[in-house]
Amino acid sequence: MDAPTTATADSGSSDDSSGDWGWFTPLKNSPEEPRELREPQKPQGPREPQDHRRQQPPSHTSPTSPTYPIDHPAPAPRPPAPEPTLDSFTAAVSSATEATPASPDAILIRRTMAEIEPVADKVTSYFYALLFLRHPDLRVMFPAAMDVQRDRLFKALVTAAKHVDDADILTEYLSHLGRGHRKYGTLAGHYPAVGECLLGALSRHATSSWSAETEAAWVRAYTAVSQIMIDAAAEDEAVAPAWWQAEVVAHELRTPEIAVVTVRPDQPYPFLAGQYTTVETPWWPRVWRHYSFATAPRADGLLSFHVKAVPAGWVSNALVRRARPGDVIRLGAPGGSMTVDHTTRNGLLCVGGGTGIAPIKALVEDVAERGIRRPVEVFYGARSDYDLYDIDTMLRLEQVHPWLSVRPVVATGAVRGRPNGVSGQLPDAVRRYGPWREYDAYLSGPPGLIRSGVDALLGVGIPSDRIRHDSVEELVTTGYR
Ligand SMILES: NC(=O)C1=CN([C@@H]2O[C@H](COP(=O)(O)OP(=O)(O)OC[C@H]3O[C@@H](n4cnc5c(N)ncnc54)[C@H](O)[C@@H]3O)[C@@H](O)[C@H]2O)C=CC1
Repeated sequence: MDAPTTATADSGSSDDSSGDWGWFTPLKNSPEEPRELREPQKPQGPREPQDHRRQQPPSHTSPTSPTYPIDHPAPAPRPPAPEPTLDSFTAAVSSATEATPASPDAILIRRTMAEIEPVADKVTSYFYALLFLRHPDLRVMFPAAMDVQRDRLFKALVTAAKHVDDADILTEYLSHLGRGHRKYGTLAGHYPAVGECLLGALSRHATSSWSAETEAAWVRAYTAVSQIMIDAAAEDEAVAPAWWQAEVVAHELRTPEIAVVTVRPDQPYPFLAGQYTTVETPWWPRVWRHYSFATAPRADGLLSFHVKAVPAGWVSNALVRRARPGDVIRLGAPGGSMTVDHTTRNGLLCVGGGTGIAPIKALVEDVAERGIRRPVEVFYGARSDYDLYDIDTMLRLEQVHPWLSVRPVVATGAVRGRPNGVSGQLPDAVRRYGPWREYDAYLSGPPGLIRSGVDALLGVGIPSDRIRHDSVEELVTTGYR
């Protein structure tokens, strides 16, 4: 399940409501364990890579999903809306649930959650085994190896159901999720199947707290959740494709592990600087990974990504070592709210670590295009001088724009030939300079950097609502691999 990946350091609000649309068929009894589930199923290995250059829509395309040949009239571009994140959603919900009395359904649902939490892995495995056993036709919608997917789908479903009292945040979060599911070929008719298996897995493992009342509460919650997702997907279908095909037009190896990959989408791709997309390669069908756009939107419509091949990273290794001009990848919808706030004249303090510099570069270009002079201070961190693969581009931008300052920071050794280079950790470098009170902060890089970077930024006086960064939870889950 596709959780959004950008967060501010702040959280949202909440309200109370739930819905019951009555189409979800509750299980009358707790399901008996099918015989096939008594032995845990081994995940299948990845399938043989397929070449789908200039491909037909993939086989898991839903019958009603639109296909978009190159000459298809483009849907009206929809300005991407910042969306909530799992992080902010969870934070908001936690504070809200502390402040407001929980509804009877929420109490029952939380009881189930408390009981299954220590065995979450088992519940997840059981859920998928049940789903694929009862509905083998759905298996094709999921990746061959379920490692990442296993965590994401079940966590998101359960998180959403658990917090069903908090209508505003929930609706925004689930709407994003519903839109994101279009690229998997998810249809309204799939939701009851998933719901029944979800209840099957919960009732099987929450034996102490499960009752007819509990089941009814879960049915109401799941029905509300799925209806929001279905409605959002249906609305989105009118204005945007489920995915874009994009042809690789340039592939530049900056180091043996890092490539800048440039693609041409088959139709206009509206997004904002600082956002990310999801990418599927032809070699690993249904395995989607997040990458940020490395430029602001360009007049020629091309999109660039900075990809680092990481150990066991299927998508990243394919993009770095295998992709070549002419290959066609698929892109999901843009997401994320690490975008420039153009309503203020505050300066921008941008901290980018490793390939996390990609969206920072996009933000700089965005400020440049506005033509409004705002101080932009970039701290570009890498493990060593050798790893500063994009420093020349950043310094070229600095030469052109007098309001821009770029400071390379390396964790080990020194920065050769750059008088303003800093040795040490990025958060320490930020603390050393300033003052930063008049700045908005943008933070992008590995999860450890995000965590320590937020602490440093708060410490130098930037309030949490002016700190934007990719979601740590999502970075950890997907590893941007
Ligand atoms: N490719 C993309 O479009 C994007 C990638 N990312 C993420 O950026 C990361 C890039 O990975 P690499 O290039 O291998 O980065 P890396 O591991 O080489 O680290 C880059 C910088 O972050 C610092 N750093 C790392 N951990 C830290 C910690 N715990 N505290 C303080 N500083 C820390 C390092 O010292 C270095 O300066 C990945 O996690 C990726 O998910 C984030 C946004 C966009």
